[in-house]
Amino acid sequence: MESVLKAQRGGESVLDLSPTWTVEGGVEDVYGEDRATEDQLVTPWTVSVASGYSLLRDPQYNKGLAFTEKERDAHYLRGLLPPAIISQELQEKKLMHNLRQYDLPLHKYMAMMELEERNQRLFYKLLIDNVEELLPVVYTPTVGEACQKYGSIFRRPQGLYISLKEKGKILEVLRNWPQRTVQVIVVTDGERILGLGDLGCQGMGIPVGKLALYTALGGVRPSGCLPITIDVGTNNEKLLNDEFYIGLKQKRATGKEYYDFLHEFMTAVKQNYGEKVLIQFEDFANHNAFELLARYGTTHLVFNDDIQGTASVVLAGLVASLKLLGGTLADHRFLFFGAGEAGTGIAELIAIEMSKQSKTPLEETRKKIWLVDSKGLIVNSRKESLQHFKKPWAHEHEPVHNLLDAVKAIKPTALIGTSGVGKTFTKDVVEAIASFNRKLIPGLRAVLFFASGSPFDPVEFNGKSFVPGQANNAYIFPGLGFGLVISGAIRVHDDMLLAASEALAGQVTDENCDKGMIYPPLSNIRKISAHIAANVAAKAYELGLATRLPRPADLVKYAESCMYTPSYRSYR
Ligand SMILES: O=C([O-])CC(=O)C(=O)O
Ligand SMILES: [Mg+2]
Repeated sequence: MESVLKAQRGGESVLDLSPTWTVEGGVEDVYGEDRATEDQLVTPWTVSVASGYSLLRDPQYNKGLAFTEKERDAHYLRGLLPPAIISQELQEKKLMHNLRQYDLPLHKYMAMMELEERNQRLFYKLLIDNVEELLPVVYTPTVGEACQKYGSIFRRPQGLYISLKEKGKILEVLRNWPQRTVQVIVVTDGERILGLGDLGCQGMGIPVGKLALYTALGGVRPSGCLPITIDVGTNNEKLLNDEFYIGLKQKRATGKEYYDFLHEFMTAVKQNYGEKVLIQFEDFANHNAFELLARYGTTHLVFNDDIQGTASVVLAGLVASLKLLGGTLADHRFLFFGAGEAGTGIAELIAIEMSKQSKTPLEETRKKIWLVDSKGLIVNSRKESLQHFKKPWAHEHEPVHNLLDAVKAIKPTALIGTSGVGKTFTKDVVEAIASFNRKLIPGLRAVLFFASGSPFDPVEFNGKSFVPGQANNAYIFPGLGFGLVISGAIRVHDDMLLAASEALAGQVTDENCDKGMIYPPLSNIRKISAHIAANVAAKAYELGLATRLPRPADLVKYAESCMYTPSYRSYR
């Protein structure tokens, strides 16, 4: 049995089944085979050894030309491969060379997805070793274009599609997924994909991309990752009229129908995978994103990347910039352009951190933070008509209708853009900020920190090159999620988001700061993620929310030792 499992699951499973192995929770009877009752359905799983042609077609175990002579004999591969044997390093070199031949990012994306479907370890090897080059390909911004064209480029399903057709049967659908021990689910309903709006079922590219990062950047094993798209319809007319659209051709379900369906999903996930599976909500529309987080935050291990992940990464950038500027968060006044998930999420986390640091009530620290939405500055006189997540940010001020006037009125020391609307940080806006910041803080060094959500090309100024940081939640969610997984956390607490920010800011060196960088280079992301994971896990233990006991003494070392590595395993 042992050898069968080892052969079948790439050499990792013997450990998976050992009660002393802690990352996956040991010998849990996840599928209820041993405690089945009449109302507990079971799935008749079988275990078999992949060999020969089927081994080459199995992305989890295929190594292509890297199979050794011995493996070719033992696994019936003779003749199915040309005679050359090449190393994984050489395969990587060849593929990177091929990839660089494509001019269009979308073609690179497609080539990478094909690789993932052909040879998963090689895919992750490429991604990990070339993270700065390939992140914009498999993730922001190219993944957005891929979602828009998902109907045309769709080859093989890469995650679970749960549509209204599956209503009443979601638990059974979950059991169709081939992996039994899932640790992280990223789920979207496709209503607000990046800044691209409602892409319906084609939003699947996002959970797939985010989970690829969970593995490459955070170290969660691919088999522990489950991308899910909930299809409740789409209001995107273009997609509804597109013959290649892959989703339900109907308008979005809303209200009770929507929330009942999501409740069935959330219940089924907990029933099937237990309390320790992390559910990351991704790219839901504002109204549902806040509501789902509020509904399930106390009963499930849930995290909203767009609200909380973005908040944590931006706070880390601010904390890092204070290293160079000196002073504390409370010395600053913040102005946001955009008051959606990112804007209000970041604002709240800053207010929480300020409140902790200065021992001031949250209601007071919120007053240092102002938000502008499409109707202008959020002020008290607008309170009645504001969506509830904006209400805490309505402060006493006369109405102000645009960003430039808001900048002049509020005189912020930090300006944070969290809106999909482009070209808003105009010369006038920047000059206004620069002028009064010089006046307000005498002796302030002429420092401007700038970071953008998507990759931004270096800027030449006075003969010096400035490299904008990427304030993207990709810095945070893989490490944060990994920390939750390795500690067996059962809830996400705001303090864990702060712990993640603190760890990320802690990875910014003086040398980075001197170059105007408020985020560490992405090339170090696995080390960064290990530190984030360790800090988050430490907080989980401290709060009594961790279930993997006893607590490992050195959490950074522990996190590093648990990380997935993509090098090939030897097959017996
Ligand atoms: O995916 C990204 O780059 C950031 C993100 O979560 C979003 O924009 O929704
Ligand atoms: Mg998102």
